[in-house]
Amino acid sequence: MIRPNGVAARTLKSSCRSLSTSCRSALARPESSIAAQKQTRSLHSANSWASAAAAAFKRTYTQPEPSTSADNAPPARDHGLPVSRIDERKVVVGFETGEWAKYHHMWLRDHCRCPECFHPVTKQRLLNTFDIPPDIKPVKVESTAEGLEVHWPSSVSHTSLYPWDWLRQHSYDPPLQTHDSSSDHSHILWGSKIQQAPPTVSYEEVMSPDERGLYKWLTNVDKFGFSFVSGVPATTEATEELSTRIGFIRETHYGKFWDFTADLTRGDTAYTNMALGAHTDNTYFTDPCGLQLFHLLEHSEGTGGATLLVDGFYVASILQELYPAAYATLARIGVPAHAAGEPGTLYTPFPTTAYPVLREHGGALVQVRWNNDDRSTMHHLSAAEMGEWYDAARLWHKLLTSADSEYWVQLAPGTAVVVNNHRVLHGRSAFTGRRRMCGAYIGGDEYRSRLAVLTEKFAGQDPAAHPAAVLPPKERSVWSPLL
Ligand SMILES: C[N+](C)(C)CCCC[C@H](N)C(=O)O
Ligand SMILES: O=C(O)CCC(=O)C(=O)O
Repeated sequence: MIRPNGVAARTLKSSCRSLSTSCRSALARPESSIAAQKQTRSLHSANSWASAAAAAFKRTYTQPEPSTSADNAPPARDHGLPVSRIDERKVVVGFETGEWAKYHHMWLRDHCRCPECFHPVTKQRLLNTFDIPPDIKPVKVESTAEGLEVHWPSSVSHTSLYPWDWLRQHSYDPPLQTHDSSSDHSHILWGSKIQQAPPTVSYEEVMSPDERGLYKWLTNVDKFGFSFVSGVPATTEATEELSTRIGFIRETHYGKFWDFTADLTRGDTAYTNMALGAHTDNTYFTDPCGLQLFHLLEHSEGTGGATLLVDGFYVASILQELYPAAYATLARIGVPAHAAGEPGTLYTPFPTTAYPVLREHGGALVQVRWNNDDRSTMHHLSAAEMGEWYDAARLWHKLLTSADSEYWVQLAPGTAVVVNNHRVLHGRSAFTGRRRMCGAYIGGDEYRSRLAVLTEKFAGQDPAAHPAAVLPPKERSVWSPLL
């Protein structure tokens, strides 16, 4: 579930209630669109992934402010540090905030990150977890300014030190803060009104050696699910270089960097002049590509060929508000897909029916997977589920194709667009004349890795700031919040 925070949720609920009336009437009267209910909702979930990581990086280097309110003042202590004690199977820590958390002795020993237990360069565990006696128990714990110092028994004589912030961040009994990036991304959901101010960075910014522009570009993608890049030289070379700025290109049966037109050189309708409805690519792959970059290099002697972008997370949030049962159906029932347009390839995901249109993780929507043209035969459902799925898909399609959801933009040479293929759907209108499009796929892991490294570098900085000098790379700590 997209979990908007308080106010935003009420805004969304009230607007969805008004929307639901008009939506229901619109659904009842298909001729009317819900454009009249055009609204752009901007939902700031509690923490953006980037700013959460940035905040975590900041905290790693500073102690959290002790709480001041009298009623939950931390237990009296003479040195202003968290308190700690050894219980039968766990160490108990009382933080300055007044919060308490417990850590299994086994867990603490397993997570020692001294150079003997955890390689300081490769950040890999050196300790053999299963050499740790299952009943291991510290002989002493000490609260120090650097963190919790744990002295293990002479039989395994070893001393470990755990920074307080790291302990708090990785607390699990109870969890004192969420840290699952898949559920605390900052998603600014958008509808057709995004056309008023679409996220854009300049090619010059993105290519700048200080990487601030690259960070801004990828932070846009993290928040909006897409971003334009303006001022791109209208060449395949410049577009390929722009693509690899994010990470290496993901090669597929369509090749590496693509430069395509309506000549059916590949067995796919993208290589025709037909209209393509809003879809995500690669539903026939077990792991669809993460990003997709497009740059229109030419369109002459013809019309049409406009680009369609739809925020699948925005549409899913409305579906969930208005038709929770349909949302649940699309989040539960897997959909088979294939790419079989060429004699030499026949792609289907594995397992073939394992991937639903809406994939949740930890109660949060993490992926939209929708390409109705590439969907294979629905043969795996009961009769009741078959009707249920089609009813749900019809509601999904209705919201997906509403004027409120669709953002149409006419690309032109010089402006590239990158979309998060796990969230934003794309399509195009039919066209005539000669139209040449180039671009590339980038793996989702490559995109997230690049963003994570840039977040380490610029944590808490304003990417728009113009530094006097390029920031030196920060030494990655073994206590990095992302390890
Ligand atoms: C992007 N490129 C033109 C190379 C190929 C497009 C493939 C489109 C395919 N039907 C899918 O949805 O994945
Ligand atoms: O030609 C376009 O504008 C988009 C084609 C498309 O949807 C794709 O390549 O996935």
